[in-house]
Amino acid sequence: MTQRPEPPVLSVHGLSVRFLMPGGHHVAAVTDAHFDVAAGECLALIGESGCGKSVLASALLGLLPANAQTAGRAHLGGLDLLAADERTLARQVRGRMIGLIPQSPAAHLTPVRTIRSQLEETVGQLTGVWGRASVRTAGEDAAARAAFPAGHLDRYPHELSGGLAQRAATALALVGGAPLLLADEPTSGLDRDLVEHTVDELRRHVDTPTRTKGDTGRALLMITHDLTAAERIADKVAVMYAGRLVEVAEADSFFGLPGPRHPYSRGLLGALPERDFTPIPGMPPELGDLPAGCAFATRCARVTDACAHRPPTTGSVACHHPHRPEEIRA
Ligand SMILES: Nc1ncnc2c1ncn2[C@@H]1O[C@H](COP(=O)(O)OP(=O)(O)OP(=O)(O)O)[C@@H](O)[C@H]1O
Ligand code: NI
Repeated sequence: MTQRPEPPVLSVHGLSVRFLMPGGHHVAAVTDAHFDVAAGECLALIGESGCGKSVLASALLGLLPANAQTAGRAHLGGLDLLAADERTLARQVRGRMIGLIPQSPAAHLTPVRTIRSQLEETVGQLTGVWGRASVRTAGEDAAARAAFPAGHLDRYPHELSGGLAQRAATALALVGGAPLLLADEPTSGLDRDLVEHTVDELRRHVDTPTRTKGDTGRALLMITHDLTAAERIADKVAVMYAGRLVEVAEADSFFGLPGPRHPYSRGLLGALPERDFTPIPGMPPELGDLPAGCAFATRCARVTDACAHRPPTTGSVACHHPHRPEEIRA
């Protein structure tokens, strides 16, 4: 008997986001993104600052500002997140179907409430746990998983360092056991050992089966600048450049051999201190003024005439002349 493959937890098809600006201009923040995240899988989304990673995350959560327009589909548990109305997103999606670790956690914590009270409220809203003592314990357990010190639970957000606010936000995101965890820079501001603790805890979340019967399992979409953290936990890597996913690859072959195939991805890895320590020359283009052809062409050592045309983003590498595995091995 052949087994039917499990559907992915998250399936993104042709997702585009643009911001309408005064004077009829627009900023193409995300263009035609295609990717899946399967149950038990962690996808790391990487790319230079300003390339559209957080905008993609906001689109999935329905948290884009009013001047944004979206196109495409993003399926999660039978729901198209891009077509869902605000009521559905607020009641069913945010917190329950998607646990968010936001990029600026301090801004997402409620300023007038202690971390304990925010955790306990979330336990009450998102889990079946009830009764004062049990809720208190569940809140403390969530804090411990995110390495948030118990002695700081009765503090207010403004009394926390950036790293502690980060851990509080992680604890809050873990409480509901959501099928998709969306973590936007979950390790920024943390020391290396806490980085490892945090990503290992995120990994554990993904590896733990969901409680609900018939559920598809859990997945993690982690946006990060920390390629060492990505290498530690990711199964797949998606590389974004100027609003486009230019490469989606298995993490093993991306970080190991044969290595990335897109020249930009190779540049990102090559810029690491522990690798070549060679920065990619030049700057990414403005998303409000993208060239007609490949947006990386002006920075690319392999540029040819073909690059005057934009390579399609539907395959695994959006490049006219990607590195071939046999060429890399040689
Ligand atoms: N409301 C908005 N109106 C116009 N442009 C916007 C708006 N919000 C974001 N942008 C633009 O979208 C682009 C992508 O921003 P985004 O925050 O997604 O980048 P990022 O990849 O997450 O960067 P970082 O790694 O620094 O967090 C930026 O160029 C930004 O200026
Ligand atoms: Ni961001």
